[in-house]
Amino acid sequence: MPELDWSHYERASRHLDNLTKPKGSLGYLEEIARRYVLITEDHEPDLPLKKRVYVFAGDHGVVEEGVSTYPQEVTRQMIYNFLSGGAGINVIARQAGAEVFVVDVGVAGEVEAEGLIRRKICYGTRNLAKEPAMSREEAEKAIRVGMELAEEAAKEGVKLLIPGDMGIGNTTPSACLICHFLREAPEKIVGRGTGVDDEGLAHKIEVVRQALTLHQPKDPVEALAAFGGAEIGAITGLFLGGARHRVPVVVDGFISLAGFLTARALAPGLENYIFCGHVSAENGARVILEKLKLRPIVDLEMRLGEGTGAALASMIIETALRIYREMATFDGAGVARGKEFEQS
Ligand SMILES: Cc1cc2ncn([C@H]3O[C@H](COP(=O)(O)O)[C@@H](O)[C@H]3O)c2cc1C
Ligand SMILES: O=C(O)c1cccnc1
Repeated sequence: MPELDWSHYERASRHLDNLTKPKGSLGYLEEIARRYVLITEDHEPDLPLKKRVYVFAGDHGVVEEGVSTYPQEVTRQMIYNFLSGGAGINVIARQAGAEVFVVDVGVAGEVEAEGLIRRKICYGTRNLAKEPAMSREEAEKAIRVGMELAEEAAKEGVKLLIPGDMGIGNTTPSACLICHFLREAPEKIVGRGTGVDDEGLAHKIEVVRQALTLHQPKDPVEALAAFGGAEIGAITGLFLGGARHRVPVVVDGFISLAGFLTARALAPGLENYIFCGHVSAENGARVILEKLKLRPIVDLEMRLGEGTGAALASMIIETALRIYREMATFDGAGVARGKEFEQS
Protein backbone atom coordinates (compact mmCIF):
# COMPACT_ATOMS: atom_id res chain seq x y z
CA MET A 1 0.00 0.00 0.00
CA PRO A 2 1.24 3.51 -0.67
CA GLU A 3 1.86 5.52 2.47
CA LEU A 4 -0.80 8.01 3.52
CA ASP A 5 0.27 11.62 3.74
CA TRP A 6 -1.86 13.16 6.50
CA SER A 7 -1.01 16.69 5.39
CA HIS A 8 -3.67 16.17 2.70
CA TYR A 9 -6.18 15.43 5.45
CA GLU A 10 -5.23 18.60 7.29
CA ARG A 11 -5.40 20.69 4.13
CA ALA A 12 -8.84 19.26 3.42
CA SER A 13 -9.92 20.15 6.97
CA ARG A 14 -8.81 23.74 6.50
CA HIS A 15 -10.73 23.96 3.24
CA LEU A 16 -13.89 22.55 4.87
CA ASP A 17 -13.58 25.08 7.70
CA ASN A 18 -13.52 27.93 5.16
CA LEU A 19 -16.83 26.91 3.58
CA THR A 20 -19.92 28.98 4.39
CA LYS A 21 -21.21 27.06 7.41
CA PRO A 22 -20.39 26.85 11.09
CA LYS A 23 -17.29 24.68 11.48
CA GLY A 24 -18.09 20.99 11.47
CA SER A 25 -21.80 21.53 10.86
CA LEU A 26 -21.92 19.03 8.01
CA GLY A 27 -20.85 16.40 10.50
CA TYR A 28 -19.67 13.07 9.20
CA LEU A 29 -19.96 14.27 5.59
CA GLU A 30 -16.92 16.43 6.28
CA GLU A 31 -14.95 13.44 7.57
CA ILE A 32 -15.94 11.45 4.47
CA ALA A 33 -14.63 14.23 2.21
CA ARG A 34 -11.37 14.54 4.18
CA ARG A 35 -10.86 10.77 4.09
CA TYR A 36 -11.45 10.62 0.34
CA VAL A 37 -8.88 13.36 -0.21
CA LEU A 38 -6.41 11.65 2.15
CA ILE A 39 -6.62 8.35 0.25
CA THR A 40 -6.63 9.75 -3.28
CA GLU A 41 -4.56 12.93 -2.71
CA ASP A 42 -6.99 14.50 -5.16
CA HIS A 43 -8.39 17.81 -3.88
CA GLU A 44 -10.47 18.33 -7.02
CA PRO A 45 -12.17 15.02 -7.77
CA ASP A 46 -14.20 14.99 -11.00
CA LEU A 47 -17.92 14.66 -10.37
CA PRO A 48 -19.93 12.57 -10.77
CA LEU A 49 -17.36 10.04 -9.61
CA LYS A 50 -16.72 7.09 -11.86
CA LYS A 51 -18.01 4.27 -9.66
CA ARG A 52 -17.88 0.56 -10.37
CA VAL A 53 -19.48 -2.45 -8.72
CA TYR A 54 -17.94 -5.90 -9.14
CA VAL A 55 -20.40 -8.62 -8.19
CA PHE A 56 -18.31 -11.73 -7.54
CA ALA A 57 -20.21 -15.01 -7.74
CA GLY A 58 -19.25 -18.36 -6.26
CA ASP A 59 -20.79 -21.50 -4.80
CA HIS A 60 -20.17 -23.23 -1.51
CA GLY A 61 -19.88 -26.92 -0.70
CA VAL A 62 -21.12 -26.23 2.82
CA VAL A 63 -24.69 -25.86 1.48
CA GLU A 64 -24.93 -29.67 1.82
CA GLU A 65 -25.09 -29.07 5.59
CA GLY A 66 -28.41 -27.24 5.10
CA VAL A 67 -27.15 -23.78 6.12
CA SER A 68 -29.21 -21.74 3.63
CA THR A 69 -32.91 -21.51 2.90
CA TYR A 70 -32.34 -21.22 -0.86
CA PRO A 71 -31.12 -23.84 -3.34
CA GLN A 72 -27.66 -23.54 -4.87
CA GLU A 73 -29.06 -22.93 -8.41
CA VAL A 74 -30.06 -19.45 -7.27
CA THR A 75 -26.41 -18.30 -7.56
CA ARG A 76 -26.45 -19.04 -11.30
CA GLN A 77 -30.01 -17.77 -11.81
CA MET A 78 -29.11 -14.49 -10.15
CA ILE A 79 -26.20 -14.07 -12.58
CA TYR A 80 -28.70 -13.86 -15.42
CA ASN A 81 -30.75 -11.44 -13.35
CA PHE A 82 -27.69 -9.20 -12.75
CA LEU A 83 -26.85 -9.26 -16.45
CA SER A 84 -30.35 -8.26 -17.46
CA GLY A 85 -30.42 -5.44 -14.92
CA GLY A 86 -33.17 -6.72 -12.61
CA ALA A 87 -31.40 -7.38 -9.32
CA GLY A 88 -31.37 -5.09 -6.29
CA ILE A 89 -27.81 -3.99 -7.03
CA ASN A 90 -28.70 -3.05 -10.62
CA VAL A 91 -31.47 -0.76 -9.45
CA ILE A 92 -29.41 0.96 -6.75
CA ALA A 93 -26.41 1.23 -9.08
CA ARG A 94 -28.58 2.90 -11.74
CA GLN A 95 -29.68 5.46 -9.18
CA ALA A 96 -26.06 5.94 -8.09
CA GLY A 97 -24.73 6.09 -11.64
CA ALA A 98 -22.39 3.14 -11.01
CA GLU A 99 -21.44 0.48 -13.54
CA VAL A 100 -22.11 -3.15 -12.58
CA PHE A 101 -19.70 -5.90 -13.66
CA VAL A 102 -20.47 -9.53 -12.87
CA VAL A 103 -17.61 -11.97 -12.35
CA ASP A 104 -17.84 -15.77 -12.15
CA VAL A 105 -15.03 -16.71 -9.78
CA GLY A 106 -16.37 -19.99 -8.50
CA VAL A 107 -19.89 -20.89 -9.56
CA ALA A 108 -20.70 -24.62 -9.65
CA GLY A 109 -20.82 -25.66 -13.31
CA GLU A 110 -20.21 -23.61 -16.42
CA VAL A 111 -22.24 -20.42 -16.89
CA GLU A 112 -22.71 -19.18 -20.44
CA ALA A 113 -23.91 -15.61 -20.47
CA GLU A 114 -23.08 -12.57 -22.53
CA GLY A 115 -21.38 -9.89 -20.50
CA LEU A 116 -20.25 -12.25 -17.74
CA ILE A 117 -16.57 -11.92 -16.84
CA ARG A 118 -15.21 -15.44 -16.53
CA ARG A 119 -12.38 -15.66 -13.97
CA LYS A 120 -13.15 -19.07 -12.52
CA ILE A 121 -10.79 -20.45 -9.93
CA CYS A 122 -13.05 -23.38 -9.00
CA TYR A 123 -16.47 -24.92 -9.65
CA GLY A 124 -17.88 -24.38 -6.19
CA THR A 125 -15.83 -24.89 -3.02
CA ARG A 126 -15.61 -28.09 -0.98
CA ASN A 127 -17.57 -28.50 2.25
CA LEU A 128 -15.75 -26.48 4.92
CA ALA A 129 -17.37 -28.58 7.65
CA LYS A 130 -15.38 -31.59 6.46
CA GLU A 131 -12.27 -30.35 4.65
CA PRO A 132 -10.61 -27.13 3.50
CA ALA A 133 -12.99 -25.33 1.14
CA MET A 134 -10.17 -24.45 -1.26
CA SER A 135 -6.51 -25.21 -1.76
CA ARG A 136 -4.02 -22.53 -0.87
CA GLU A 137 -3.38 -22.05 -4.57
CA GLU A 138 -7.08 -21.48 -5.26
CA ALA A 139 -7.28 -18.96 -2.42
CA GLU A 140 -4.30 -17.07 -3.83
CA LYS A 141 -5.81 -17.12 -7.31
CA ALA A 142 -9.11 -15.74 -6.00
CA ILE A 143 -7.30 -12.87 -4.28
CA ARG A 144 -5.39 -12.18 -7.47
CA VAL A 145 -8.63 -11.89 -9.47
CA GLY A 146 -9.80 -9.08 -7.22
CA MET A 147 -6.42 -7.35 -7.25
CA GLU A 148 -6.22 -7.48 -11.03
CA LEU A 149 -9.73 -6.13 -11.50
CA ALA A 150 -8.99 -3.29 -9.07
CA GLU A 151 -5.90 -2.45 -11.08
CA GLU A 152 -7.87 -2.58 -14.34
CA ALA A 153 -10.53 -0.32 -12.84
CA ALA A 154 -7.90 2.16 -11.62
CA LYS A 155 -6.38 2.29 -15.12
CA GLU A 156 -9.81 2.92 -16.59
CA GLY A 157 -10.33 5.89 -14.29
CA VAL A 158 -12.64 4.37 -11.69
CA LYS A 159 -12.60 6.52 -8.54
CA LEU A 160 -14.67 4.40 -6.17
CA LEU A 161 -14.93 0.61 -6.01
CA ILE A 162 -17.87 -1.35 -4.66
CA PRO A 163 -17.47 -5.07 -3.92
CA GLY A 164 -20.57 -7.22 -4.33
CA ASP A 165 -21.18 -10.89 -3.65
CA MET A 166 -23.54 -13.58 -4.86
CA GLY A 167 -23.22 -17.09 -3.53
CA ILE A 168 -25.86 -19.19 -1.84
CA GLY A 169 -24.44 -20.31 1.51
CA ASN A 170 -21.81 -17.59 1.73
CA THR A 171 -22.86 -16.19 5.11
CA THR A 172 -21.48 -19.42 6.65
CA PRO A 173 -17.85 -19.11 5.42
CA SER A 174 -18.10 -15.38 6.11
CA ALA A 175 -19.07 -16.06 9.73
CA CYS A 176 -16.17 -18.53 10.04
CA LEU A 177 -13.66 -15.98 8.75
CA ILE A 178 -15.04 -13.23 10.98
CA CYS A 179 -14.94 -15.47 14.09
CA HIS A 180 -11.43 -16.55 13.16
CA PHE A 181 -9.98 -13.08 12.62
CA LEU A 182 -11.79 -11.36 15.50
CA ARG A 183 -11.66 -14.30 17.92
CA GLU A 184 -15.39 -14.01 18.52
CA ALA A 185 -17.77 -16.78 19.51
CA PRO A 186 -20.01 -18.11 16.69
CA GLU A 187 -23.23 -17.29 18.58
CA LYS A 188 -22.27 -13.60 18.52
CA ILE A 189 -21.53 -13.55 14.80
CA VAL A 190 -23.61 -16.15 12.96
CA GLY A 191 -26.88 -14.78 11.59
CA ARG A 192 -29.85 -15.99 9.62
CA GLY A 193 -28.49 -15.21 6.15
CA THR A 194 -31.33 -15.55 3.68
CA GLY A 195 -33.58 -16.35 6.64
CA VAL A 196 -33.05 -19.67 8.44
CA ASP A 197 -35.43 -20.31 11.37
CA ASP A 198 -34.36 -20.75 15.00
CA GLU A 199 -33.50 -24.38 14.53
CA GLY A 200 -31.58 -23.56 11.34
CA LEU A 201 -29.67 -20.84 13.16
CA ALA A 202 -28.67 -23.19 15.99
CA HIS A 203 -27.48 -25.70 13.40
CA LYS A 204 -25.54 -23.05 11.48
CA ILE A 205 -23.80 -21.95 14.70
CA GLU A 206 -22.84 -25.58 15.33
CA VAL A 207 -21.45 -25.95 11.79
CA VAL A 208 -19.33 -22.83 12.26
CA ARG A 209 -18.15 -23.96 15.71
CA GLN A 210 -17.05 -27.33 14.35
CA ALA A 211 -15.29 -25.76 11.37
CA LEU A 212 -13.34 -23.46 13.70
CA THR A 213 -12.18 -26.52 15.64
CA LEU A 214 -11.42 -28.56 12.53
CA HIS A 215 -9.31 -25.89 10.84
CA GLN A 216 -6.50 -24.10 12.63
CA PRO A 217 -5.14 -21.85 9.86
CA LYS A 218 -1.72 -20.37 10.43
CA ASP A 219 -2.02 -17.35 8.16
CA PRO A 220 -4.76 -15.30 6.42
CA VAL A 221 -4.47 -17.09 3.07
CA GLU A 222 -4.77 -20.45 4.79
CA ALA A 223 -7.86 -19.17 6.62
CA LEU A 224 -9.43 -18.12 3.33
CA ALA A 225 -8.59 -21.53 1.88
CA ALA A 226 -10.01 -23.36 4.90
CA PHE A 227 -13.36 -21.58 4.97
CA GLY A 228 -13.75 -20.22 1.45
CA GLY A 229 -14.98 -19.01 -0.80
CA ALA A 230 -13.88 -17.79 -4.19
CA GLU A 231 -16.02 -14.61 -4.13
CA ILE A 232 -14.77 -13.72 -0.65
CA GLY A 233 -11.20 -14.12 -1.90
CA ALA A 234 -11.90 -11.88 -4.88
CA ILE A 235 -13.40 -9.25 -2.55
CA THR A 236 -10.24 -9.54 -0.40
CA GLY A 237 -8.19 -8.83 -3.51
CA LEU A 238 -10.36 -5.90 -4.52
CA PHE A 239 -9.66 -4.24 -1.16
CA LEU A 240 -5.92 -4.84 -1.54
CA GLY A 241 -5.82 -3.68 -5.15
CA GLY A 242 -7.94 -0.61 -4.40
CA ALA A 243 -5.59 0.43 -1.59
CA ARG A 244 -2.54 -0.15 -3.76
CA HIS A 245 -3.91 2.14 -6.47
CA ARG A 246 -5.47 4.74 -4.12
CA VAL A 247 -9.00 3.90 -5.22
CA PRO A 248 -11.20 3.81 -2.10
CA VAL A 249 -13.25 0.63 -1.72
CA VAL A 250 -16.60 0.78 0.08
CA VAL A 251 -17.26 -2.10 2.49
CA ASP A 252 -20.72 -3.59 1.93
CA GLY A 253 -22.38 -6.11 4.26
CA PHE A 254 -21.49 -9.28 6.09
CA ILE A 255 -19.69 -11.07 3.24
CA SER A 256 -17.80 -7.92 2.33
CA LEU A 257 -16.69 -7.62 5.97
CA ALA A 258 -15.27 -11.15 5.82
CA GLY A 259 -13.28 -10.14 2.71
CA PHE A 260 -12.19 -6.93 4.37
CA LEU A 261 -10.98 -8.72 7.51
CA THR A 262 -9.00 -11.17 5.38
CA ALA A 263 -7.44 -8.29 3.46
CA ARG A 264 -6.72 -6.38 6.67
CA ALA A 265 -4.97 -9.41 8.13
CA LEU A 266 -2.70 -9.36 5.06
CA ALA A 267 -2.33 -5.58 5.06
CA PRO A 268 -2.55 -4.02 8.55
CA GLY A 269 -3.77 -0.42 8.41
CA LEU A 270 -6.11 -1.15 5.51
CA GLU A 271 -8.98 0.48 7.45
CA ASN A 272 -7.57 3.89 6.46
CA TYR A 273 -8.01 3.16 2.74
CA ILE A 274 -11.67 2.21 2.75
CA PHE A 275 -15.15 3.48 3.59
CA CYS A 276 -17.58 1.49 5.66
CA GLY A 277 -20.71 1.74 3.54
CA HIS A 278 -23.37 0.37 5.83
CA VAL A 279 -24.12 -1.89 8.74
CA SER A 280 -25.86 -5.08 7.70
CA ALA A 281 -28.75 -6.41 9.74
CA GLU A 282 -26.98 -9.77 9.78
CA ASN A 283 -26.40 -10.72 13.42
CA GLY A 284 -22.68 -10.05 13.88
CA ALA A 285 -22.20 -7.04 11.63
CA ARG A 286 -22.63 -4.42 14.33
CA VAL A 287 -20.31 -6.29 16.69
CA ILE A 288 -17.60 -6.23 14.03
CA LEU A 289 -17.94 -2.52 13.27
CA GLU A 290 -17.84 -1.64 16.95
CA LYS A 291 -14.78 -3.77 17.48
CA LEU A 292 -12.98 -2.21 14.51
CA LYS A 293 -14.28 1.30 15.34
CA LEU A 294 -15.70 1.61 11.83
CA ARG A 295 -18.60 3.99 11.40
CA PRO A 296 -21.15 2.94 8.80
CA ILE A 297 -22.39 5.61 6.39
CA VAL A 298 -25.93 4.21 6.27
CA ASP A 299 -27.87 2.04 8.69
CA LEU A 300 -31.06 0.87 7.01
CA GLU A 301 -31.58 -2.72 8.21
CA MET A 302 -30.46 -4.02 4.83
CA ARG A 303 -29.17 -7.61 4.58
CA LEU A 304 -29.03 -8.40 0.90
CA GLY A 305 -25.37 -8.22 -0.07
CA GLU A 306 -24.59 -7.86 -3.82
CA GLY A 307 -22.94 -4.53 -2.96
CA THR A 308 -26.29 -2.84 -2.33
CA GLY A 309 -25.43 -1.11 0.95
CA ALA A 310 -22.11 0.13 -0.41
CA ALA A 311 -23.69 1.38 -3.65
CA LEU A 312 -26.25 3.32 -1.63
CA ALA A 313 -23.47 4.79 0.53
CA SER A 314 -21.54 5.79 -2.60
CA MET A 315 -24.17 8.47 -3.24
CA ILE A 316 -23.44 10.00 0.15
CA ILE A 317 -19.68 9.87 -0.47
CA GLU A 318 -20.29 11.67 -3.73
CA THR A 319 -22.46 14.27 -2.01
CA ALA A 320 -19.66 14.89 0.50
CA LEU A 321 -17.25 15.49 -2.37
CA ARG A 322 -19.66 17.83 -4.14
CA ILE A 323 -19.84 19.89 -0.97
CA TYR A 324 -16.05 19.90 -0.83
CA ARG A 325 -15.81 21.13 -4.40
CA GLU A 326 -18.78 23.42 -4.85
CA MET A 327 -19.65 25.16 -1.60
CA ALA A 328 -18.61 28.80 -1.47
CA THR A 329 -15.96 29.99 0.97
CA PHE A 330 -16.56 32.83 3.45
CA ASP A 331 -14.23 35.10 1.48
CA GLY A 332 -15.58 34.08 -1.92
CA ALA A 333 -19.20 34.68 -0.96
CA GLY A 334 -18.57 37.74 1.22
CA VAL A 335 -20.00 36.09 4.32
CA ALA A 336 -18.67 37.23 7.70
CA ARG A 337 -16.90 34.69 9.90
CA GLY A 338 -18.11 33.97 13.41
CA LYS A 339 -16.30 34.09 16.73
CA GLU A 340 -15.16 30.49 16.36
CA PHE A 341 -12.56 31.73 13.87
CA GLU A 342 -10.99 34.05 16.47
CA GLN A 343 -10.32 31.20 18.87
CA SER A 344 -8.19 29.12 16.52
C1 LIG B 1 -32.73 -14.32 -4.54
C2 LIG B 1 -31.49 -13.97 -3.73
C3 LIG B 1 -30.71 -12.88 -4.09
C4 LIG B 1 -29.59 -12.58 -3.35
N1 LIG B 1 -28.68 -11.62 -3.48
C5 LIG B 1 -27.80 -11.72 -2.53
N2 LIG B 1 -28.08 -12.74 -1.72
C6 LIG B 1 -27.33 -13.05 -0.53
O1 LIG B 1 -27.81 -14.22 0.12
C7 LIG B 1 -26.87 -15.28 0.07
C8 LIG B 1 -26.31 -15.57 1.43
O2 LIG B 1 -27.24 -16.07 2.32
P1 LIG B 1 -27.19 -17.61 2.77
O3 LIG B 1 -25.86 -17.82 3.42
O4 LIG B 1 -28.33 -17.77 3.73
O5 LIG B 1 -27.37 -18.45 1.53
C9 LIG B 1 -25.79 -14.81 -0.84
O6 LIG B 1 -26.02 -15.22 -2.17
C10 LIG B 1 -25.84 -13.32 -0.70
O7 LIG B 1 -25.22 -12.67 -1.75
C11 LIG B 1 -29.22 -13.31 -2.22
C12 LIG B 1 -29.99 -14.42 -1.85
C13 LIG B 1 -31.14 -14.75 -2.61
C14 LIG B 1 -31.95 -15.94 -2.20
O1 LIG C 1 -24.99 -8.43 4.89
C1 LIG C 1 -24.99 -9.07 3.85
O2 LIG C 1 -24.26 -8.76 2.89
C2 LIG C 1 -25.90 -10.28 3.72
C3 LIG C 1 -26.62 -10.73 4.78
C4 LIG C 1 -27.44 -11.82 4.63
C5 LIG C 1 -27.51 -12.47 3.42
N1 LIG C 1 -26.79 -12.03 2.39
C6 LIG C 1 -25.98 -10.94 2.53
